[in-house]
Amino acid sequence: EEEDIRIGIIGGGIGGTSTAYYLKSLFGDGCHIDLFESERVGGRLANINIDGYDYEAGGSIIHPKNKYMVEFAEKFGFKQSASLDGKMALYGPSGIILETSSWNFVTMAKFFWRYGMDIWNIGSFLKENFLDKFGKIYDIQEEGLAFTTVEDLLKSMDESLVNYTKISIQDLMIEKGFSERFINELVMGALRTNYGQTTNVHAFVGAVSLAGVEKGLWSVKGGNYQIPERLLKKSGANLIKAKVTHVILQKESESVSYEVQYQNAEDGKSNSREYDIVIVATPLKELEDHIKFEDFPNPIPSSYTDFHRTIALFVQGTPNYTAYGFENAENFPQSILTTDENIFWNSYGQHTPVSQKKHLNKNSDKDGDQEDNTVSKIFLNKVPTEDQVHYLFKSRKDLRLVNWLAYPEYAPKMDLPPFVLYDQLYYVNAIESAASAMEMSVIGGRNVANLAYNHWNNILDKVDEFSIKKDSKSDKSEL
Ligand SMILES: CC(C)=CCC/C(C)=C/CC/C(C)=C/CSC[C@H](N)C(=O)O
Repeated sequence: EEEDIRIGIIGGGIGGTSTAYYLKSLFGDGCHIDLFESERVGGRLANINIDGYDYEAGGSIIHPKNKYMVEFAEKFGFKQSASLDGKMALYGPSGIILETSSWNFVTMAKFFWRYGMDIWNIGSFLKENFLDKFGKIYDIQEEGLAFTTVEDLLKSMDESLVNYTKISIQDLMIEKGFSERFINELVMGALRTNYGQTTNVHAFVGAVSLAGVEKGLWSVKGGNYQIPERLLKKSGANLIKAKVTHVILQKESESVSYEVQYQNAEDGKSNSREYDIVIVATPLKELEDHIKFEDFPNPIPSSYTDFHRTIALFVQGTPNYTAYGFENAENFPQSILTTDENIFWNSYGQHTPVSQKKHLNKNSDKDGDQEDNTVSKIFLNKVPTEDQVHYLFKSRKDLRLVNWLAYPEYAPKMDLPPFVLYDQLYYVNAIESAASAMEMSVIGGRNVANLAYNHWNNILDKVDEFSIKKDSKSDKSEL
């Protein structure tokens, strides 16, 4: 009888759990998967509880055309909670640049007055140059094709998308005829909110960031973390609550396997297991302090790119409206995007609990102040000082900081890490160098699952090939 293929996955986020899910659908019952996660599964997508209500802690949102996330939500019976299409304002060094109105035609007129035809052209620019090309990845992955590098994965969608990683979004948009004002204000505002960075990022992530301010964005009602939880369950993988400390290469003549040593999260005891395939599904940067790759002929880099630190500051209390360019609560918008690097906060958002559609508090007192129960989320690049918090909020009942190395520091021509670190050792988070978003993690996860399956079964005409060959053997089974 054939023995099960043993697979170890390091990381229980959306990347790791979706890899487990796709591996199970490819290998079927012939594989045993262990998934190592010392914290909660879907950790980065976890909620934060303030005053008895859960709020989304990260900035993760889903685009209506993100096929995988939409399908998962449908399959698992989750409802979508639409992001509030409330009022939005742009804030620059001299104060408010523009505010939207509750009348759509007034908003459009204001945008048109300030940005001219750019405001119409941005939709078709995104669709024709990016989204339509990007959408090809879904058929490619369905056919079982897989790529060893991020460059080739992007090239499979369209050659131009590889070039987008080599030019800044600013330069690409100037080339396409957009005005500096539009780029410096709207494109910059979106980037500071979504990635805490500027229009000097490469154009691929710049385009994803623009898609991240389109209409119709949503998140999972009750919290996005539920998707990784369900993916893990559906995959049948065994969850090991532990921190991996060593991945040791064991090479015997032609065959490769790995010893994974780990420390249990609960009792601190050390243990080890053997695997045929190991998949790293956490940024290497995050593992660098506690994981060692041993006995490899060449060292495995501790990271390929620098990571950007983002701070989400949650405050339950009354915003200091004047700090954001408003006199009082009246007309105060639900979201404010900033357009300048010298502004110490990146964006402001008024938040609703993950299970509720409406704002908890829209009541104003006699001075026009909103009640203290309002929960606001401010994104910053640095932990704010007490003075800065006082400047942003008149009063507060609660304050929380979520501080994490959120995504790579993006730049044109940055290193794009490989999906293959060594034989049978894969790296899902390589995809983040193109862009970090939940849908991107699933694409990275499915690529690595296809890659591991094709390598294991010697289906090499489905690796780094750009066209689909009809007679390739494939024996996938849907979960
Ligand atoms: C619409 C298609 C087929 C592809 C677009 C590419 C893509 C991955 C869009 C996602 C847009 C989005 C929701 C971006 C959010 S920005 C990242 C955010 N900070 C996060 O962590 O999710």
